[in-house]
Amino acid sequence: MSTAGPPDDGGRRRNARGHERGAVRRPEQRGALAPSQRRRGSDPAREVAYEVLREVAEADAYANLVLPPALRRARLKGRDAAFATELTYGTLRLRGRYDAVLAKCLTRPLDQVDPPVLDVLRLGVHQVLGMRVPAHAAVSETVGLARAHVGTGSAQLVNAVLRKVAATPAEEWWQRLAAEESDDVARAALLGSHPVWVARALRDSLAGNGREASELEALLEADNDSPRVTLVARPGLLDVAQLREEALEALGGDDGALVAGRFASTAAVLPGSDPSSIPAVRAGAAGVQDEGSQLVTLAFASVPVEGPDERWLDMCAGPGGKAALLAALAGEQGARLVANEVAPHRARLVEGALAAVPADAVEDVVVGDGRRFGEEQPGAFDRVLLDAPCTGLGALRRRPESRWRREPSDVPALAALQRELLRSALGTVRVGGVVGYVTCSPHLAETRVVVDDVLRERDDVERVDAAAAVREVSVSPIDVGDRSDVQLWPHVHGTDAMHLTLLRRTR
Ligand SMILES: C[S@@+](CC[C@H](N)C(=O)[O-])C[C@H]1O[C@@H](n2cnc3c(N)ncnc32)[C@H](O)[C@@H]1O
Repeated sequence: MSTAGPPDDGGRRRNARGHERGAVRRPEQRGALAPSQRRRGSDPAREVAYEVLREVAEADAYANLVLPPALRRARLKGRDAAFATELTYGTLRLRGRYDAVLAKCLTRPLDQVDPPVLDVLRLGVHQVLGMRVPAHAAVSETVGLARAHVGTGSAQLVNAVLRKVAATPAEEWWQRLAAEESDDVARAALLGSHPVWVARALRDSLAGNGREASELEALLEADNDSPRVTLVARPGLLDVAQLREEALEALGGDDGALVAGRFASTAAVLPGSDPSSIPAVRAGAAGVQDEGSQLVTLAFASVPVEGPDERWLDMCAGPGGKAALLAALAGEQGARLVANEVAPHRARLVEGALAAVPADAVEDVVVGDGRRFGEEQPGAFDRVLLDAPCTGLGALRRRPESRWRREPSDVPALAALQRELLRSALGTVRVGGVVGYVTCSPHLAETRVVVDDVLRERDDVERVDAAAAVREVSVSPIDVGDRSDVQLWPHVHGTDAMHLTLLRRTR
């Protein structure tokens, strides 16, 4: 496929910030841009989106961590902040889809285009094909961005390529791309903007959990939606009704009118996007937490154990979302929580998350390797939650760039750690006690295969019906299939794709 405009400039030399070195504006270059495109720079919202994309690419930053301070520095609020947010997250999530379009409009392979130029192009394509920005504004503002950051020659390339992209309506682009891909999963991955290996793993997990493989497209689309802000009202500290009153007072009716969660009694959805001005959130009586995380924690804490139920362990607790809910539940039931985390800075976050929980519900926050509990403290706990480190393929909605960072080789490395941690959890729970194995990944190699492998090694563990436990704690009927383990899904439940297996030590 060839380009109608000027040649692309992937080979030009640039300085460390991605600016062209010694770029000289030639008269014919000047003439190629419309007058409105000749000014330098773009608007602050597009500047912020570009800045965040560069940090994500160059410093391996997380967009959800670098965007809020970038918005504050640029003093963007309201609609401008919402525009910058959608532009940033949408461009990152839909990168795969947009790169396929760009590949058809450039003369050289994408990996030979300078990364800053490619980011500008992606931002432009998202405005043209993914947002309702009129094409002329999207092109001229993005060309302004290019002129400010990557030089005049690249701005001409951006101008030519975006005009070519805008000449074909979005739906036609998707039909063209779909027609060229004969493999069903690869086509769904392309249009749904996921790496093919991730799409295959999700399809296998859907099928393995009794769902239709044809749900894959809906699942990938759900991963491309911005998740709603879901809050947790920590039991014993406040309830959802009290949290709603506080939110209404702090944020007003439009932004603060909390809606109760669908399944978890502790969950409430915030219409606005800034929970930090709610006093209960600042004080730690409430927090931001996906409803699926709340549901699996409530289910884990609700299954009966035989004998005393006094000492609970959260083996991989950082940053402390589940630990705070568990400790609140432990406090209500007269139990105490030990929260363990291997990374010291994440253990400090756990301490912060537990700050509002009554002190007698928390025995300790420990920095340590969870793999040592089984040998060092055999049979010491009545309940053990193992929320294992995982690929996070179930939480792609809230980490827009992570699908492009993960590698297939991450899976076996994490699965080996998950097995070791599960063995340790089963060693440190007492006979009659319960282990909850949780991941925010639906990958079968991180969920069912890990549990099956570890259970094959021993005859002192039985499965507890996690689906029944989830149905029991859910405030409305929930479709969790007919297996004893539970797999939640963004496109079905509106939650992250959390997995829960419950196990009991029998002797
Ligand atoms: C999925 S996150 C836990 C999320 C947490 N339960 C929450 O709800 O906020 C997994 C955590 O396990 C920690 N981790 C990784 N390896 C570990 C190990 N060997 N022992 C203990 N924690 C570990 C990671 O640092 C990470 O904080």
